[in-house]
Amino acid sequence: MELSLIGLQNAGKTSLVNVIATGGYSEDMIPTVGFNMRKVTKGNVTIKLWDLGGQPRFRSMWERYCRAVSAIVYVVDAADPDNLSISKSELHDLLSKPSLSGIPLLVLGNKIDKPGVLSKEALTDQMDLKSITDREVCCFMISCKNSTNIDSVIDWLVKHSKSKS
Ligand SMILES: Nc1nc2c(ncn2[C@@H]2O[C@H](COP(=O)(O)OP(=O)(O)OP(=O)(O)O)[C@@H](O)[C@H]2O)c(=O)[nH]1
Ligand SMILES: [Mg+2]
Repeated sequence: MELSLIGLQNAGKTSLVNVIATGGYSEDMIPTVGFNMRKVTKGNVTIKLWDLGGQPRFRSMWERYCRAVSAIVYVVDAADPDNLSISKSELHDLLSKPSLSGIPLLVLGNKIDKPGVLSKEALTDQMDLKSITDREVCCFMISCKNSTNIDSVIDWLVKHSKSKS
């Protein structure tokens, strides 16, 4: 299966790929320029992950890398309230593209190890996830740093690899 990781810069997309692939976590990460592709095998499923850059200049590529995927994973820094409204509008912009209609969406509130992090309810609310009714939407709160809920993410991904090859 193929899936794309989307979200603003600094959300933790590349960190998530690393945690899923090797379990490794690092504080000093280099912002992704363009995109990276990584293949990860979990059980008997091989997942091709498109890890996209989140800086403004890369956001116009997001749609192109989401067209053929089985699921879109949207990562949000849940400890950075200042960027939530941009994150929300970028997400809803992306989902409005006709080419992406119906593709399941997994929203991940990352960095729950930090103080002052949003609750899942608050994130759902502020990202206006309830308004998305044309596809399956799921949300988990995670920490790449502490590997919190990474198992749930992998389970969700493996489950969705079976619905579409
Ligand atoms: N405290 C904490 N920091 C995290 C967590 N996940 C990622 N980070 C940090 O957030 C910063 C950005 O992480 P990246 O994985 O590079 O973010 P990105 O979304 O790939 O960013 P772009 O490639 O620029 O789009 C790094 O300093 C990470 O160490 C987490 O769960 N907790
Ligand atoms: Mg990155």
